[in-house]
Amino acid sequence: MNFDWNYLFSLALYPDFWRATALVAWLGVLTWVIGTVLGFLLALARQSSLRPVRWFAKTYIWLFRSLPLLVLLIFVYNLPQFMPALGPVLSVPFWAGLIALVVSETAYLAEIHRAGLIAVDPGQHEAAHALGVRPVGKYRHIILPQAVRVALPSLGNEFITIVKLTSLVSVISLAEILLVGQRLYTRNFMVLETLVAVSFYYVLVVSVFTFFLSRLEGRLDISRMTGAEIAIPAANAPIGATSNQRRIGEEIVVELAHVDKSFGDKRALADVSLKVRKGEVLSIIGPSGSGKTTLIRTINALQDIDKGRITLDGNDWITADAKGYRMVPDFHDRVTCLGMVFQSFNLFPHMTALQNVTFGPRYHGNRDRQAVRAVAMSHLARVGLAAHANKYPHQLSGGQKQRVAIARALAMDPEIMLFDEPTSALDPELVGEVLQVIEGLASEGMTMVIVTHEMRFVSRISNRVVMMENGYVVVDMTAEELEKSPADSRIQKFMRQS
Ligand SMILES: Nc1ncnc2c1ncn2[C@@H]1O[C@H](COP(=O)(O)OP(=O)(O)OP(=O)(O)O)[C@@H](O)[C@H]1O
Repeated sequence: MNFDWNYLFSLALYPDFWRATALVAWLGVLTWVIGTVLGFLLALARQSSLRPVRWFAKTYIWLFRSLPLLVLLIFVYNLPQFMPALGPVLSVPFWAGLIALVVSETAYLAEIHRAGLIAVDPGQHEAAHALGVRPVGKYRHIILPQAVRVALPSLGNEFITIVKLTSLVSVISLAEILLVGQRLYTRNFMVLETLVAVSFYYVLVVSVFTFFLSRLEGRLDISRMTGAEIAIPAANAPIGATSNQRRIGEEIVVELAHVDKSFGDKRALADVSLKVRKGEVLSIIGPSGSGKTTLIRTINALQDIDKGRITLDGNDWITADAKGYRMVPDFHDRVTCLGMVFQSFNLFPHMTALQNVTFGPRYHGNRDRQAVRAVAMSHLARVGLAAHANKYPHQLSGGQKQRVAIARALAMDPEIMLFDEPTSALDPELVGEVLQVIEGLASEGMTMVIVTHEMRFVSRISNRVVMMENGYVVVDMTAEELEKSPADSRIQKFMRQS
């Protein structure tokens, strides 16, 4: 028996195949889009802190990944036998097929999204928190764009799987590509020729969508973003003065009272009490693991506490007692007065330097785009990066990234800046440029708390130094007291050794 090429080529124009191809494409796209949205919600539910929500998501994923699609299809199609009210919808093969596919695929797509969500650096959540971004805004502007980029290749792959799975919908009589082919070869027995045509139409659908998805992937690829086309907006004059404006007032900006925090058996903070006055530059030093980072992170609630009280401008801010851990209700609005700079920068990788700096003010309701951009440019100029405003973080050096992070915190017009080991992740040659910016801020009178291992910098810039050991504040002295302290004192010895 010869392979009938003429018959095969005639199938390229067979209208039923084209109708079935459109149907498969439509069913595939609808399943993928609905499943992608529901899958994302399910992935979020899987990570929820609420146990019943987490349990529901886990059970759903377990159940519908275990069930064969064929079983589900037949089940959904026959559901009207028990629920006649569903008849008008479920007795239509397209809708029954769509529902079964969505129910099944949502479970797989949720796991793909979960992988995307897990891949987003935890520092991104922390940076959002420090900028006072609420959960919905955080997921919308920061986490989702990054998670989708990671998940997109797998999401695209799942689309191909869905297209192929649509062939199963033929069991409930949907006239999709395979069923059209089956109807043909059961009449003319040209099985191979018909199946080659069937394959062609599936490959066509998959190829068209693969093309569009790979274009989308390319557009979302952060490493390919250059931002070169965006015009650099005009800057206001650099903010900040160069003269020494440091004045230490009596006003207490932040106060920690009897703060305790343990991680299991490890007491990271032990009855810590501390006051930061307006205009003061307070450096926190101490050996590794002494509790410095934990301490600074408690101030803006990046770290909860077991016991104690933290006040901001003399008002309640954070409290932990027998009733539990509590932040003030308007925490997200007020946390912006605490500018936070992280050891690992935590810039938003999908935003340019300028967008990183404008994000906070725009999120918090400043609608004057031009004014926000101009102020942001001034902050970038202040840290010496106006010329790099349109670069993405991956195009910047470590020192430049950290300076953008400083500009981002400054854009919220903070009352106090918190620096958590701002130079620890930098190559030695890049440390100086960041310290210079911090020194500039100090000379402008900015209130700052700095956790650092840079002892020469501590001596130069601080007007108070706190030393920690095993969670305890063991030394708390002014710069003058430090200067006069004996060479064999605990702090002097530590500073010499570090
Ligand atoms: N999330 C956590 N889970 C468990 N233990 C933690 C956690 N965070 C901190 N610790 C522990 O608490 C102690 C204090 O840690 P912290 O990071 O505050 O120290 P540090 O003085 O900042 O150290 P380094 O200078 O090395 O950064 C350490 O023993 C650390 O292992």
